[in-house]
Amino acid sequence: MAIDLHFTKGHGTGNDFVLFTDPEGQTNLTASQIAAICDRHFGVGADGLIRAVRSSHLPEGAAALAEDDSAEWFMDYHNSDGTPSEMCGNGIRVYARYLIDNGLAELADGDTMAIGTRGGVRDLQRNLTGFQVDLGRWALDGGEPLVRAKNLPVARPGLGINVGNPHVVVALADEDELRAADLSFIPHLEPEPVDGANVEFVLPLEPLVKDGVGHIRMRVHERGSGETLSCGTGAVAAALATRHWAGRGAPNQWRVEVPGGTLGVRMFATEDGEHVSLSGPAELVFEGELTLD
Ligand SMILES: N[C@@H](CCC[C@H](N)C(=O)O)C(=O)O
Repeated sequence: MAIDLHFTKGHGTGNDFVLFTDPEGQTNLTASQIAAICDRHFGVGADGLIRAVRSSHLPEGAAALAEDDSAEWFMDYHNSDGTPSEMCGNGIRVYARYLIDNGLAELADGDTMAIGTRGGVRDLQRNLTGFQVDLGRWALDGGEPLVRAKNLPVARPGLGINVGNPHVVVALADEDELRAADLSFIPHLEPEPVDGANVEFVLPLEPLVKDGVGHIRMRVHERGSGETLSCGTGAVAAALATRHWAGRGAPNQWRVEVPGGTLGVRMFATEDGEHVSLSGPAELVFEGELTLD
């Protein structure tokens, strides 16, 4: 049976998404249908797809993954190849904008909106750049796999970091290397993480810290989507890794340049350990209709 979808296209620093509303969770797309929608030549084209579904209408397993039912809306996120991911840092801001602009949620300045994800419930607030999301506790997780990428002269040890989804961050020597890396090929990790990983190639900028804010530039190869213009959770992982490498006295606030713009990252203490937040813009670009056969 054909499926008709009214969709919206949005992006956060060039990381783009197709969004649609399915409040009662009746439109469960297959991986190949998601890949067809995200295809840049034969579909709408996007790095990922976000289905807006009420948490109360999630299948039992997914509802348990959302930890609790405090979030009215769940972000059902899939990469462009149709694989699900636990979290998407740019996607969740764009999702908040989508819910608000479509009258599905309200968020006044200073208030907090809870959104369910496979990685847990996450809190968002408006800020000057767009939205800020608390990504919760992070973990040094995934070891230090050796990273090889096409056109990079040597293999380098990366640092595994989990911010809800898995990342491996590797520092490069200079701007030439950052430009030269050919990320149309999947970077090779040794050992290969069981669940795969998003891989960030990071260049600490000069000066690394100015007015108490750390400054880095990065490119990313996303698990399930390939090279993208930005990855919010990747920017967070890159800032955490750079702070780790910089050692004592490194700042808790970072500006991360990605090919699609700039993101902000902040680490802060809470009662249940250190949390990390991401801030940046969220834009809706156009709406349309599509039919899946
Ligand atoms: N672009 C996202 C991350 C999307 C998920 C990722 N590809 C994965 O599989 O974990 C972001 O902005 O965080």
